Amino acid sequence: MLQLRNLLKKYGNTVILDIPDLQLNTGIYWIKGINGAGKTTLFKVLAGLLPYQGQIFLRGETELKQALIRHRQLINYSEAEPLYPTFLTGQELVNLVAAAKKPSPAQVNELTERLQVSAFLAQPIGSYSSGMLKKLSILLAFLGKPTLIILDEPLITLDAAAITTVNQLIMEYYQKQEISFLLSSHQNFITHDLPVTATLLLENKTLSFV
Ligand SMILES: Nc1ncnc2c1ncn2[C@@H]1O[C@H](COP(=O)(O)OP(=O)(O)OP(=O)(O)O)[C@@H](O)[C@H]1O
Repeated sequence: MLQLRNLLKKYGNTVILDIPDLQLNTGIYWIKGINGAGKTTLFKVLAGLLPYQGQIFLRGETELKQALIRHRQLINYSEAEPLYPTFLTGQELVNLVAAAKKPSPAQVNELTERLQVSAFLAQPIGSYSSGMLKKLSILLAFLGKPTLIILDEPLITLDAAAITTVNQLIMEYYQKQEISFLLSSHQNFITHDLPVTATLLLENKTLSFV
């Protein structure tokens, strides 16, 4: 599903990621790492948001740098603490992302209903609580038919019902559509609710199976 070869990411002269070779089959992966280990940097690189050296292949297809637009359709990413334009309504943002990710109207309706966001989609995002913002960000990450969904700290600020819904959505999308997930969480309980395929540790700039 995903292959990294000689992946090198630096900020200035400081090396943050140095991953010689890593291959992930379809699955749900929990990425662990202490604060500052480089998880966000890795996710942004994979999502096509940061430049890097080396090669990233998705489904054995063209390398990410050679097909940025296609890869952005195949990798969806929800940031740990998303920042969106405050003047847009949630609905306007959903429409904007939907134009790129091309979900069916039925998928948008189902996600809206299950994540219980319809009550506030008409409000400007600047008025959202952190939990409302998180739900919107998770909804956007499920839109379309990606190969890989990256959810950075998907459970923070969510209430118990929303956590259950997110866990169910992850399992359904994986089991029914074979969509893979990279999840980052400092919370241990995720392993009790989700059949995590494997855990990877980001440490000393590299990513290894635990
Ligand atoms: N734009 C940037 N410029 C320079 N250094 C950066 C930049 N962004 C992150 N870093 C550095 O890169 C390293 C990895 O940061 P990153 O945010 O990827 O870690 P993380 O694993 O996501 O941490 P956390 O668990 O705290 O969210 C840190 O040392 C950080 O200071």
